[in-house]
Amino acid sequence: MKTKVYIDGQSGTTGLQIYDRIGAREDLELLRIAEEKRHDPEERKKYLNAADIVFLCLPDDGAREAVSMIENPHVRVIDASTAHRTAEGWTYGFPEYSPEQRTAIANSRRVANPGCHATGFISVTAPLVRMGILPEDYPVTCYSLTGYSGGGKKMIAEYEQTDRGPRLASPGIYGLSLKHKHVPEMQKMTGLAFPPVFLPVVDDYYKGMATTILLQNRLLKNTPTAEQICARLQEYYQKEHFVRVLPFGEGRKTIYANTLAGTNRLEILVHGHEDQTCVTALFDNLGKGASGAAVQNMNIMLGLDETVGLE
Ligand SMILES: NC(=O)C1=CN([C@@H]2O[C@H](COP(=O)(O)OP(=O)(O)OC[C@H]3O[C@@H](n4cnc5c(N)ncnc54)[C@H](OP(=O)(O)O)[C@@H]3O)[C@@H](O)[C@H]2O)C=CC1
Ligand SMILES: CC(=O)N[C@@H](CCC(=O)OP(=O)(O)O)C(=O)O
Repeated sequence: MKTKVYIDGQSGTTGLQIYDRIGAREDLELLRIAEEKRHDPEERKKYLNAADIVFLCLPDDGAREAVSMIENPHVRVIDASTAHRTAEGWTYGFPEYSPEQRTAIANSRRVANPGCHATGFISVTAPLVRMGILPEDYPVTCYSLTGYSGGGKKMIAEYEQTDRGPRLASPGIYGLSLKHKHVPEMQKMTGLAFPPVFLPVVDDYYKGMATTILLQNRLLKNTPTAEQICARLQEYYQKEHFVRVLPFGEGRKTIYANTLAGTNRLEILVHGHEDQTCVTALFDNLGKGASGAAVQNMNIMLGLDETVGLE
């Protein structure tokens, strides 16, 4: 029997990308709400309770409302929003975090898909803390570059309007309150004692992300070199399909943030020397940062090969 799947928010940026990735799959039956009824709570409730798997591709309030409408105990939910990422009873959907995390996702009825910036941050920082290289009280700082599709339909329209102002052609530093909505999940999943200082930057390209953490090696346990840090991260992710740590000194003079656009892959690049290290996670905000990760989580929840339908 086919698995019934419903995407709440099917016409949004994330919803459409999930549809692109699973629309042609023969093991799934997609339940499609009529376009004109996509905001109708009664109609949505019917679909939300008729599916085996529900993807929530909505703003946070919409996601919370959708969860409250689900009465069928068999429905399993993957929420792409920020609403439940640190909530009790939800499993954080980053399977590469640990084998236990992958098993927890496989058994969960409520999976919170990671935030795009948080995906890059956690992919680098969590292993370093877990391996004892990065002390929990290290004052971590991070900046993260994203394409404008990260802001959803509204931001896409702003960047793609014909009479836009000249400013949008240059990078925009935002999140200047230093309280970006991804900071709580970043801190929780890494176990850092203090929230990281996190600054996102949006620029004039559609999709792709590069999240960078800068480290002073003398403040790390046993003062490793950048090359040693690279080797430890390679070990950590050696069995992973989608996350790969490039060999040290693979020789990039410049990292372009859209390199992995269109894929579900995440590459970690380590640069630096004896005293300082720069670690960058490179991926697609719409791929491993959202829809690709959501489909990967669904595959895991269904007990399938997690790479099905993903590049
Ligand atoms: N874009 C990205 O890179 C990422 C996005 N996310 C998260 O995923 C979620 C979706 O984001 P994104 O796809 O970018 O957003 P969009 O604005 O592109 O799409 C949101 C969709 O939700 C629909 N919607 C809003 N409120 C309701 C409601 N109450 N009932 C039914 N439908 C509703 C909208 O309808 P309508 O079609 O009428 O506008 C729209 O289709 C957000 O929580 C976002 O933060 C997570 C990671 C990355
Ligand atoms: C460019 C831009 O605005 N990007 C969004 C991130 C999108 C995202 O990951 O949102 P969720 O937390 O809902 O997953 C932001 O920084 O708020």
